Amino acid sequence: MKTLLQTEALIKRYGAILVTDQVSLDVREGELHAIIGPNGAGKTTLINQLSGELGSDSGHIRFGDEDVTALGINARARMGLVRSYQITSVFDEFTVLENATLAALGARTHAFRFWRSLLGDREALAAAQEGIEAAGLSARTHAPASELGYGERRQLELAMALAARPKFLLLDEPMAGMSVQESAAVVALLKSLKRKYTILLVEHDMNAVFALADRISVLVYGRLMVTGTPEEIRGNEEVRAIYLGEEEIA
Ligand SMILES: Nc1ncnc2c1ncn2[C@@H]1O[C@H](COP(=O)(O)OP(=O)(O)OP(=O)(O)O)[C@@H](O)[C@H]1O
Repeated sequence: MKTLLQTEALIKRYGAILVTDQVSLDVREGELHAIIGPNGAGKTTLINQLSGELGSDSGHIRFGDEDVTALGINARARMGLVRSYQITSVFDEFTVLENATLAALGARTHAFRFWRSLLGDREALAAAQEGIEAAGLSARTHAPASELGYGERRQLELAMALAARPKFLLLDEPMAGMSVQESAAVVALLKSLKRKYTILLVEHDMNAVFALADRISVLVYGRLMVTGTPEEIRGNEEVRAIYLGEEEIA
């Protein structure tokens, strides 16, 4: 499988602390790659560096054939490297469809064209409807965002990311704060998205990670300790030692 995203010796410092420390990661086209690690390991920071929300102090990020290290969040999103809920925040008074359409427009253009009817852009509307369907939210298409429950709101964020027609989805703890039933629904949803998109998933729910991931990378104190299949990670003594007393490894 071809590598779609690659980092080389990526570093982010806060003062004297190296939050990501020489991270060299490759994510293959079509895989679901999970990043796990103890609290404070630098997982969210790495996601922010990849999305372009956060600059890097050194190192490189390649996406496809391009070096995107110097590009900002919008430029990367237009290339198809999209973080869930990065395109635009959810507008409560807008419906699910309107929010997703805005996200689709935002992915294509530099500024929203409010003077045109929001739902009059056929291509954006179609992308929004696809995103809503893929995120399992079709039944709520015309509901105002303010009426959505917590889990549904997270689904809307995913629908908005999908409406941008990404190649690569960055998902930071999509199951955080969800009930057991809601988490199970997201696992099923992510299974349905596998292969259609390349996905990098940061998640603390080890059952979800081991059920979903093709490969898992373990980040500890900002360093990439090991990358392997779920079986390899489960059998890795160092990883087991780190997780002792933390989340159970499924
Ligand atoms: N803006 C900031 N300024 C200073 N330190 C920061 C900043 N953001 C994050 N950190 C520190 O960087 C480290 C890594 O944080 P990060 O949120 O990336 O970890 P994480 O692995 O995602 O943690 P968690 O699993 O708890 O979400 C932590 O020690 C955190 O306190």
